[in-house]
Amino acid sequence: MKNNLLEHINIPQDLRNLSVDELPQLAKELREFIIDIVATKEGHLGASLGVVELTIALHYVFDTPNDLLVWDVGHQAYGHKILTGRKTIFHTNRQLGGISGFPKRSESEYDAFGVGHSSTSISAVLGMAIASKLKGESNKQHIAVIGDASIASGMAFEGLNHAGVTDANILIILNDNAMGIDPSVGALKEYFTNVKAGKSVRKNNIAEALNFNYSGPINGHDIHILLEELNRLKSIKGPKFLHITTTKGKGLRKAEKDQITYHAPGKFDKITGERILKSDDNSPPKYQDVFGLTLVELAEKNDKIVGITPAMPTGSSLKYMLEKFPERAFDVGIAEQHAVTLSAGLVTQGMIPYCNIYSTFLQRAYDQIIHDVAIQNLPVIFCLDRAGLVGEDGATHHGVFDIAYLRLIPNLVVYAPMNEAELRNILYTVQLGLEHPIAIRYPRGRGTTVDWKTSFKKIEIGKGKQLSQGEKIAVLTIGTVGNVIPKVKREFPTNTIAHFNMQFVKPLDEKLLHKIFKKFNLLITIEDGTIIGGFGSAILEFACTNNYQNKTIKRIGVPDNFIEHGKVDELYKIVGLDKESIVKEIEKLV
Ligand SMILES: Cc1ncc(C[n+]2csc(CCOP(=O)(O)OP(=O)(O)O)c2C)c(N)n1
Ligand SMILES: CC(=O)[C@@H](O)[C@H](O)COP(=O)(O)O
Ligand SMILES: [Mg+2]
Repeated sequence: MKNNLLEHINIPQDLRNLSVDELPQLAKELREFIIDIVATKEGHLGASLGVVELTIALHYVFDTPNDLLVWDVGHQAYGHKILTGRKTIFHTNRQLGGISGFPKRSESEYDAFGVGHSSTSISAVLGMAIASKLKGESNKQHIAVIGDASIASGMAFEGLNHAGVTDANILIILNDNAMGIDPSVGALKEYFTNVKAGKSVRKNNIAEALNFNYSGPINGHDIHILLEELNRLKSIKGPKFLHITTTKGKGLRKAEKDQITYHAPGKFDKITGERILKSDDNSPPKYQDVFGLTLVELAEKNDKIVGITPAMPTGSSLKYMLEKFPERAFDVGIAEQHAVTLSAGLVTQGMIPYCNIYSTFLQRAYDQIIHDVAIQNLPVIFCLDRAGLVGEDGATHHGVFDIAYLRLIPNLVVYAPMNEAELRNILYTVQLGLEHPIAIRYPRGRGTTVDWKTSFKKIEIGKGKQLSQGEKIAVLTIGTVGNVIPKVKREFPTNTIAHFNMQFVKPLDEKLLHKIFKKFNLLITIEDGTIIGGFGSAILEFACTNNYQNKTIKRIGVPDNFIEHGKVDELYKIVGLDKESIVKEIEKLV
């Protein structure tokens, strides 16, 4: 048998020329290729290693790209990218100007659907299958690969529920590794575990109960079994459901053992799997840890406090609360809508829920924020992690819309701390008693203060603060972008810039704003959110309402287009939120 099979494969057609017996060797090479590159370039590792055999089998059996293949979330699609024309550019994965870390329609005809947020694949392939039928394409296959954590989300259930009463020619492949990023949770996870242990009898099979032609569970690392089953299913019409079991991180011992860390491990030694860590002894803490550890501190004294995360206990650092107070902290799985309404329910009974959701994933629970929280004015505390530009995950994950989509909701307070102390203090303040729900937005990664465990101070809701004096131009910032202003100020004569940390997008500190508008003719607003409808827009509306139209107001924020992937610093430059760009804007004005 030849070695270096991967070298000769660029597209699935090349793969289909191999013999079945050569495929395990190809799987070995593909795994090594992924490990080699992710070890230095970083990215999502465990999920892609787990579906190497499945990826090869799917492209071998099905006629991609004519048959349509959708990867749910898409963080497991590295093998797919490598086998579909992107092997030579895979080293650019997630980097500025390089390929996306997720399937993307504009990137390849093999990427049937753009993904990044979970649980969309079933609806998407069902839509494609219905379209194929309407167009008379009776032989087309439509395949969704979805993980055990993603299938537990409401949207996936909605898709299954619809698909089961159609004759759509779809195949749903459940890739069950019993893990999300953290261990999978919930009754459905327990059900799948029982099925795998042979405890569930066929007549109780959920997929069959929903009218799917069910098969499995089968070993998703045995390429021969996979080929046999996929070939069999290919000739069966209607909705089909194949349950496969795999190991997240398969093929790299450390990744198999520590599946949470190796979901996206950063740089590591490609032979040993050992992570290559930068010493962060003297670094400021991550905002996530400030959130997680402060919450524990507060929960020790206030037994009404509860914590909620939809499937991100490690990423959000709610894990500290889960460890310390397991009965008062809830990982509800990938269920953002449920997380919000669960929090609303908790408030009705006097509890104080800190509902921690990544800004981008909260988009999914918009109606729940309005209907279940804001209309009833229930003081849920939304902790919006990953607000602003997140970096390498790119357009699907940047948290740049929350200011705009939240500030128009009546009753909702919107706050953005500028540093760790402000995050700590607002977390402290909100448990003292709140009249309204509040969203607290903070970014991914580290803050600015090494000694962050300051004593708690109450924050006055709706109050901004002046941080520095100046006479010519007022710079109004919201959140952590304000930290660049002292550096910007140094580029101008000392009396030029007055800096205001407005703190609250809603309610605006109108008293302070009147003072600012009366004194300054030139104003700049700066935010790490979309320029459309965000904080700057709120200031324009204030100016208009209060007859300050004769003032010059320049808004700096994320432009009205989707920002791709890259390092946060690189993206800040691109959108004009770095020091140099801000200095240039100010120079144009003064
Ligand atoms: C709506 C949404 N919420 C949360 C996430 C974050 N997230 C990305 S992957 C993942 C776990 C996915 O687990 P699973 O579907 O089982 O796939 P696996 O990684 O095990 O292959 C989560 C929670 C997301 N992408 N989308
Ligand atoms: C694929 C996905 O949605 C997550 O893995 C996401 O990449 C996590 O982002 P953080 O690394 O910011 O937690
Ligand atoms: Mg999983």
